[in-house]
Amino acid sequence: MFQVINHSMSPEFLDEVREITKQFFALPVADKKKYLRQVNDIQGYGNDMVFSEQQTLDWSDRLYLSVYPQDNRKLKFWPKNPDSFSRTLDQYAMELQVVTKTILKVMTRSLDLEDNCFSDLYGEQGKMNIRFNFYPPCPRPDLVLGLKPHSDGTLITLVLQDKEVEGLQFLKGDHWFRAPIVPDALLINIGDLVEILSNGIFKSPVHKVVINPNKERISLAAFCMPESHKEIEPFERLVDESRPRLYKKVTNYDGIYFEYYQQGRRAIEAART
Ligand SMILES: O=C(O)CCC(=O)C(=O)O
Ligand SMILES: [Fe+2]
Repeated sequence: MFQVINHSMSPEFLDEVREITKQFFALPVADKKKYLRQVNDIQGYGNDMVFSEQQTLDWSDRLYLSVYPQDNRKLKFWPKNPDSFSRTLDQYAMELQVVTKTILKVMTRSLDLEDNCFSDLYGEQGKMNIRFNFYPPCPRPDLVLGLKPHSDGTLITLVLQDKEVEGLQFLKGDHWFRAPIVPDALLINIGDLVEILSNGIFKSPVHKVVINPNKERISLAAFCMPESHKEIEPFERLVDESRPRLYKKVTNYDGIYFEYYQQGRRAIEAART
């Protein structure tokens, strides 16, 4: 996990992105329900997906929208209110796409691989889905979690945090550490796919979101993934006798990811050799 500043987005623009998010979630329930997610879709407004009676539900509301490739956009789920929503989201997605490509390039370089190793995987048809998260306050924060512990099933995830209210925490060893708020930064989370590709050199951290007793919190998470059919496995150059291969080849990772997620398990365990 690291935070990126000096990206091309101004503080004012990031505030605008946070503002449309707050305005959407502040709408009356009946208005938000116009964008309700259908049972077999991931796009739309709603809560945690329910897979089983046993599952612990996350204390959050969310709006999940695909932004890339453009063909994946389902505009019927893009809020009409506030009226700047679509314009701002379109701009934000464009800016994030540039940041994503830069970060993937820098990461491959730091592994001494060819520049385009990760970016070829993400490529022109790479998927970016944005989840707008809204965490209402809860008088008994000890009893709930905004998001249960998980790692992301992505290459990387770009998170815009709330400017005032903390909540995101990362697990290192046995301890949870708070992610500090850096108002104008994007927080970059390494996902499971980069852990697999880098043969474990980059780690995909487990994180969760805790709830504030008095204040609501928002965040936006942009999940960057290759097309589902692409084969993901450790780069040959990162496998040798001193560093044995840790992961099998996976395809269609987002499919198995959600199944594991709902059971509170990590999908990456299924990919271990
Ligand atoms: O709310 C946050 O800060 C993090 C969100 C997150 O981890 C996710 O949506 O996967
Ligand atoms: Fe996450």
